[in-house]
Amino acid sequence: MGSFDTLQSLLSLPIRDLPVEPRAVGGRRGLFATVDIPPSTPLLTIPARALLNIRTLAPHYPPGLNAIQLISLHLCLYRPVGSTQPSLDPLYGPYLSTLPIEFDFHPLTDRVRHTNALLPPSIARALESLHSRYLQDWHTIQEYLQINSRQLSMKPHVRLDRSHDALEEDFLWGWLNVNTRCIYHRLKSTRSHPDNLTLCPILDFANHTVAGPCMTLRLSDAERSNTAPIPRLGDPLTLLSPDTPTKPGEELYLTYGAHPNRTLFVEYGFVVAGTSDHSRAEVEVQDLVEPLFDTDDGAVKKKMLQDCGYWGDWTLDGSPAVSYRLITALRLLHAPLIDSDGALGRWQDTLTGLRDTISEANEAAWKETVVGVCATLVQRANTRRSNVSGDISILWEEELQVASRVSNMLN
Ligand SMILES: C[S@@+](CC[C@H](N)C(=O)[O-])C[C@H]1O[C@@H](n2cnc3c(N)ncnc32)[C@H](O)[C@@H]1O
Repeated sequence: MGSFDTLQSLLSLPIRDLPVEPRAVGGRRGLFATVDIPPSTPLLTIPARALLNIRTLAPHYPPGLNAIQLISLHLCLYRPVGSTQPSLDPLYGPYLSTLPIEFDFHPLTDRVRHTNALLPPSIARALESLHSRYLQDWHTIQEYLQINSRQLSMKPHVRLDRSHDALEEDFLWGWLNVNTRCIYHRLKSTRSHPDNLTLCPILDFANHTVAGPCMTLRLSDAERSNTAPIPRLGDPLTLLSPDTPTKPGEELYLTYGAHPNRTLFVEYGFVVAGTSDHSRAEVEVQDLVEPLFDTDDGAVKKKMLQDCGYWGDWTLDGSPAVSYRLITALRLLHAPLIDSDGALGRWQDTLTGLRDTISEANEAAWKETVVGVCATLVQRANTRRSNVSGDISILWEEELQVASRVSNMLN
């Protein structure tokens, strides 16, 4: 880790007087309290100019990139060389020097080893989807570098005359930093704009907690007024302590969202071992449900589900529950297409909320199908998890738990 103290110049903050500091404990870095901290106390405010986002970086680059691409490119161009050299970035060098040296723990870097055969199928598919997103961004960046190479090579300390592989390695490093360390930050006029994200020094040392006390961000002016920020570089970010007291030496967490291990593993490169909060555990079952539509009328039903937006993204969760999307798809699977008894009309009524169900028989049929899917999940997880260890074993364990809980609920 680059020296924490060097962030002082970037942040204009009395770093040593802050109530929190990043520490490496047992090979893992996190944010820790240095003093007693009362509940919901402002811990620090990071000025807008010290954040890396579309507003702060765009003035330094030719146009044409979205936030993820632009921040990743900036990190790529100024990645510190080796583990001891500081970043030569004249804008954010002290911050870039604190970023992880490698992402060898992340499944996107490691995807050759994590072959599809080892991972639960839905997780392999989610990883492929992340890989496609990465490849699209890398493709855009290559075109952008070609068009803008003259202008970019005039930037201080930028060397574009490197091998294609070296450049891609650094871009992947930048992209994974963005994927694992960015937080939501209101920079655009609409809340859902994909460029509403930022890297934030110090705050990005905070690890994720599933439950328990966690820090929050104070609502920014832009977010409060639901507009784009008025200041040119956007609003500053203020970090608040948890709503319970914190003792010196305690770790301070954020929550990255109520994510299942599938998302934590694929996006962030870690998993959380068994917790008592089963509702977070989730299995996506497209690989087992899609083949059920390989019937005479399956193609028509698939098209109907696609047309109304219910094809895929079918989940079971450990609360236990079957997702409404999956119930909707299975209700249609078990409804006759030759519609003498009006089942199709009643299925459509369930979509609009006019009816709760198609019929008792249809309810029993979809539930039986889910129990069958659960049995397959349990059997598969029991076989596969004995061949793997660590995070991947925990992923299979989550499938096993969710399937058992859902099956018990329906039986
Ligand atoms: C925003 S960073 C947090 C700081 C990070 N630990 C570091 O060393 O810089 C997010 C990364 O931290 C790690 N991480 C966060 N929460 C974790 C947790 N609960 N257990 C294990 N690793 C975690 C993951 O590698 C994740 O990609």
